[in-house]
Amino acid sequence: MTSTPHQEQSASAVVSLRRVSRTYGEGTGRVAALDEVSVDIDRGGFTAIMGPSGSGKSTLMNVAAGLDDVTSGEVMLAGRPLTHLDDDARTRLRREEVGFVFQAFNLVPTLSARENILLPFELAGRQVGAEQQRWIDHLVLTLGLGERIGHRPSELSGGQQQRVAIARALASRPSVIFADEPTGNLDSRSSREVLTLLRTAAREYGQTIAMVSHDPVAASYADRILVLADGRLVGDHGPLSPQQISDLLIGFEVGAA
Ligand SMILES: Nc1ncnc2c1ncn2[C@@H]1O[C@H](COP(=O)(O)OP(=O)(O)OP(=O)(O)O)[C@@H](O)[C@H]1O
Repeated sequence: MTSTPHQEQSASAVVSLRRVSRTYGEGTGRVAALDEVSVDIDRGGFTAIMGPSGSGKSTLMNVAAGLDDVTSGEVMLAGRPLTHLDDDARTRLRREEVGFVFQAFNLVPTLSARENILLPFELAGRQVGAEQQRWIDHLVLTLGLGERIGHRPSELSGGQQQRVAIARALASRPSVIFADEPTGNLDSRSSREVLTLLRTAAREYGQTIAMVSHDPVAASYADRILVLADGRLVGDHGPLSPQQISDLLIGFEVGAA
């Protein structure tokens, strides 16, 4: 793991940013959402991306996933130079290598839980093989969705909907899952369940997860905590308690106010 500019990409990196900047606007309205950020996200890690509002967390996630262009610098995703691919190639790479979990769950309301989980395969025009089906059955069981699998999102609780979204993200075993405030809409019990699931996915299945969060409790489930302030990477820590994370953030929150 490294956050040092100029260093070579580590062999186990799934996502690598090298001196990535992303600016919006022109002249006096110019905002550097990301300012020369270099970081590797290694295989099998559960990384929390934290920082005050406007510090660049969503921008980091969007450029790392190829949803947004960089202004300068390089992004490697699953060994491919994202910054050099055209839109079609980038979309394909994203479909093959990236899973997403959002605060708003983003499930298709007219589809059942099962159909939502299988949707990425359908969109990518991929068949679900026997081994994949066993994996999906295992996920559905482990995530406690067995009895709810034929239900539509509106018939599920928030926590159950987020578990469907996590099953959908895990189903194709993507190189990396980006989770954007995945517990933002959940009560504390459902949040704990979802965060435990994400941690288990990293520890037991070797699933790489990068999670944007404001919440020190959520970030305490991660094994690495990156801190952004004003578009720069200002902290790179191992696992910390919620209190330690709050203490860490206080200086930056005050600075950003
Ligand atoms: N499309 C855009 N056009 C102009 N400015 C933008 C755009 N997207 C982001 N910004 C600016 O870039 C900076 C970083 O935004 P970003 O959304 O990445 O921050 P964030 O840390 O995710 O914030 P939050 O925690 O509030 O979601 C902010 O100053 C924001 O106003």
